[in-house]
Amino acid sequence: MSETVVEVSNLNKVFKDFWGRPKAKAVNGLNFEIKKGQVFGLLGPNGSGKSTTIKMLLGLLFPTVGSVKIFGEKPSDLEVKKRIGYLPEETTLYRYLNPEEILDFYASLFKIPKAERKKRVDQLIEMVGLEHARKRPVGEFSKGMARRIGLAQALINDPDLIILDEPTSGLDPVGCREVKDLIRLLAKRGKTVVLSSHLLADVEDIVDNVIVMYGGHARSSGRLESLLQESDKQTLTFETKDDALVEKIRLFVSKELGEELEVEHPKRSLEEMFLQVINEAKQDSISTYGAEYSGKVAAYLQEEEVGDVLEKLSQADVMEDLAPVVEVEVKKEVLQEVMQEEILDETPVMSTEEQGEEKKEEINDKLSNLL
Ligand SMILES: Nc1ncnc2c1ncn2[C@@H]1O[C@H](COP(=O)(O)OP(=O)(O)OP(=O)(O)O)[C@@H](O)[C@H]1O
Repeated sequence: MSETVVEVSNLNKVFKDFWGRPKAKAVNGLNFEIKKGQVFGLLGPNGSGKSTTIKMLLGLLFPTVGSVKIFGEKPSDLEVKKRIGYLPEETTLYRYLNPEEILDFYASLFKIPKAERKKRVDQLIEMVGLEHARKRPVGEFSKGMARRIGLAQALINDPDLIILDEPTSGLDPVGCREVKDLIRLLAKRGKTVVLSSHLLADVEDIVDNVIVMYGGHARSSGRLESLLQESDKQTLTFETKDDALVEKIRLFVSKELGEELEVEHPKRSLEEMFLQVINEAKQDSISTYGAEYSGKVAAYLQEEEVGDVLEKLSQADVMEDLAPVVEVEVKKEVLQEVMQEEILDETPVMSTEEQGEEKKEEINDKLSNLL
């Protein structure tokens, strides 16, 4: 049985106004457990309580009611804090420092010895694809470049629990893929990852378990695979170039089921197409002042022996007993449906906005913007 890393019981957070009157009930009766090696997703639209929950996991906010245990202790415990890495929603960095200086500063806060510090800083900079910008002040960085340094900062102490608030926001598809691969690798090495996101397509292929939040409530939770499975439907897929065979099957389906068979040519995903275009640009030696896709992150992730950085990481037992990476074919529409169904079942307790049809339309609009 895997170790429980995070245990949340009846978690509530009410923000109060100057007079102590409840202003917003941001989190309402959350209960969940996260086991070692899991990638856990806190999903939900804007204002659903994800960041507030994360801040309570980190001990930055105190619950109004309920409790949080991290490694069996309170999050305010110093020993617990040493084992956590955190990427905040907004990457706030000292704008006149360069990546080397920033990472060295954070490493010194964790009292990492100087020689070890240098090694980790170098390898993390390489890992996030910013080697060529290591001497540039981060005030000049693009949003995605700043996000990469934020991620390196979150890993500087080789944490056992990594909490990432919107980890893919601001990243382009290549960066997004790399961060997702890194998260899976970390989980495989026995690290536990909690991430929040409203960009569902960005996280659906990496999370094991999710909570879908709305109005501070957990509206749905469990293994992503089972939440997305439509057990009352089946899909048949096969590839053929034989038009006569397709015609035969079409007639059969029409006769037997009275339904029209849909025949399509397989499509590449937009992500695949994008990655190919970028690779071609690289091969043509087109330069960029942005993050460089040197392939080093990919190489780093593929290596059997991960380098000195996150040394313990490579030594940690690979969690063979954990369920494998979710490989189900997940449809974005299905996840959207799950969210819609759960959200529309109940209006939020503290909502002062108009309810009914108008509210439904607003939520639908938001969701389609998000997806
Ligand atoms: N310090 C605060 N004071 C008062 N209300 C707050 C405070 N922080 C958050 N809230 C309220 O709590 C609710 C949940 O906010 P939270 O930031 O946790 O949502 P979120 O799901 O992270 O949203 P987003 O995806 O936009 O980051 C919102 O209604 C927000 O206005």
